[in-house]
Amino acid sequence: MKLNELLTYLHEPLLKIEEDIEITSIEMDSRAVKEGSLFVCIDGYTVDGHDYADQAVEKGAVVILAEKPLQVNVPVIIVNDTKRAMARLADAFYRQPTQELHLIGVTGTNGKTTTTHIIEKIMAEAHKKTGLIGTMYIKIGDEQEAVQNTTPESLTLQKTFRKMRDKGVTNAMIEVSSHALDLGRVHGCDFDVAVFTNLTQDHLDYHHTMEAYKQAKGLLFAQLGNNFNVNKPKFAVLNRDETVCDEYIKMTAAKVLTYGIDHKADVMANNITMTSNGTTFDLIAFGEKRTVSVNMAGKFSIYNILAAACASLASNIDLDTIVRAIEKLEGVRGRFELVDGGQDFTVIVDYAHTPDSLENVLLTIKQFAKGDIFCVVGCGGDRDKTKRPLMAQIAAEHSNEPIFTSDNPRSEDPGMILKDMEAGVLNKHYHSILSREEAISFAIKNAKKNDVVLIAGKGHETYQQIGKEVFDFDDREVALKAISELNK
Ligand SMILES: CC(=O)N[C@H]1[C@@H](OP(=O)(O)OP(=O)(O)OC[C@H]2O[C@@H](n3ccc(=O)[nH]c3=O)[C@H](O)[C@@H]2O)O[C@H](CO)[C@@H](O)[C@@H]1O[C@H](C)C(=O)N[C@@H](C)C(=O)N[C@H](CCC(=O)O)C(=O)O
Ligand SMILES: Nc1ncnc2c1ncn2[C@@H]1O[C@H](COP(=O)(O)OP(=O)(O)OP(=O)(O)O)[C@@H](O)[C@H]1O
Ligand SMILES: N[C@H](CCC[C@H](N)C(=O)O)C(=O)O
Ligand SMILES: [Mg+2]
Repeated sequence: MKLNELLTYLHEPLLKIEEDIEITSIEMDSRAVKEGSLFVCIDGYTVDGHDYADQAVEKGAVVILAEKPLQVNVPVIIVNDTKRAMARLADAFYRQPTQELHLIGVTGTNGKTTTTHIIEKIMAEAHKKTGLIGTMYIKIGDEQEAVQNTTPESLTLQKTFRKMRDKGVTNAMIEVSSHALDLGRVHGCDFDVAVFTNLTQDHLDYHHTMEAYKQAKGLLFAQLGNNFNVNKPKFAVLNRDETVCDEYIKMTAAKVLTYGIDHKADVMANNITMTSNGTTFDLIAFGEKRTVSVNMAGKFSIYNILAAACASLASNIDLDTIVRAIEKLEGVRGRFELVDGGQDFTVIVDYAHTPDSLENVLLTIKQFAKGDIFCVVGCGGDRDKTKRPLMAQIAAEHSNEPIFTSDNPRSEDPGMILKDMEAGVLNKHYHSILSREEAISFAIKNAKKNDVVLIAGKGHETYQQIGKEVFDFDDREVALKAISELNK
């Protein structure tokens, strides 16, 4: 694509480059630059991309996008915010793929991965070709690619959306993290439906206050419909039972649809009953009622189902198709996943890594547990430190045998993370076992018939990051190994 054409998408008054250069790719990492690349300098959290402009030019960059003047022998385009400018350029370079997709974005502290997967199943039931981007992977049809972030940066996003279109995808769903909204990773995405799950504490290391965190999530609704294709109708799908709902309603210019359990909403669940193999409830959508049985436990799961149903109705999927899909749901990997090695007690691996999710999962387990509850839990390093004592407190309050251990300590001292957790449970009974493998083994060795062992925090993850090293580690495999050793 020619540079001057690309630059029109920045809407920068007076911006003009004399020479019309052919741009072969846009890169934000100097190491990926090729002949003809446009290199974007990003002042990151670790290093400043402006310091790599020379290296980019040496590797063939023909133009640099920067936030300050640079001494290089190629044109330098200066903008106030290179991340957001990059997002616009990426959207243009990949020929505005989200305008050709029905795009659903899901934000909220908990439930994004689960909700996007439920929507994916509903879309598949409606014979749509789907693409999904989130914590676990990028998934196009049945093909999966690994991801580093829940919401990748804009270059990867737009390239992926174009790839989806090339493979015939019509309906895409994406988890939109608060970091992504704050950092402009989804700037340039033309969302059709924006979904909100809930807002509880997490990521205060990044946002510092709940107010800032709330505002960051609100951007998905505030910006909905600001982009490009004004002819496509836009819907904000909001959780009526969350106190922040009214604020997000005020922020958005889009049509609002609500879902809820405790308050009256467009899409609701009534008469929720837990059964031995799941939950039954009346799904009431715009006055129409269907009684549904799902293979998922807990009120929080019903919220995710309602969010997905509401988003699908906003996408013109009919209620019967939605009901058929949700009755076939089998749950999402690492979310309330049962581990069965033939033992006479229940083992559950779950991705609860926030105070609210841990509490929800433990309260759900309490509803059916016939014996004691063991809770193996740790907190990630280089993440919100203030959630550590809270998670420990919740584990101690709602389980009989809380076992604190390591999650992904990353650059932090695992022993110090345990100390932060222990500070939340003075005068209460608990165990602290630094090695996650030993902690899981301890729980499994000590569990008796009808007890429940919850292994929380890492869900689908197949690694453990300690320092800079990443080891193979899968809670489910470690649990199965411990179970297999029980009768030896
Ligand atoms: C705080 C944060 O979001 N950091 C993200 C950021 O990294 P960074 O700012 O440290 O980047 P940096 O290393 O300083 O590099 C700055 C620039 O210099 C460039 N560079 C660097 C070296 C070089 O030799 N040449 C060069 O050009 C880099 O390519 C980059 O453009 O940009 C990276 C590339 O896009 C991200 O992978 C990285 O996410 C890190 C891994 C991360 O842990 N992020 C978390 C906090 C996060 O974003 N989480 C959310 C929410 C999770 C959830 O709740 O679900 C998520 O969406 O994942
Ligand atoms: N609607 C919900 N409300 C509260 N807790 C939930 C909800 N849905 C799921 N959870 C809990 O949160 C955990 C993570 O769920 P999920 O992976 O769907 O959330 P997420 O928002 O994608 O998380 P992440 O921020 O890591 O991407 C689950 O394992 C479960 O314990
Ligand atoms: N998306 C979340 C995942 C946390 C998972 C937990 N296992 C940890 O490593 O802290 C985060 O990056 O904060
Ligand atoms: Mg997720």
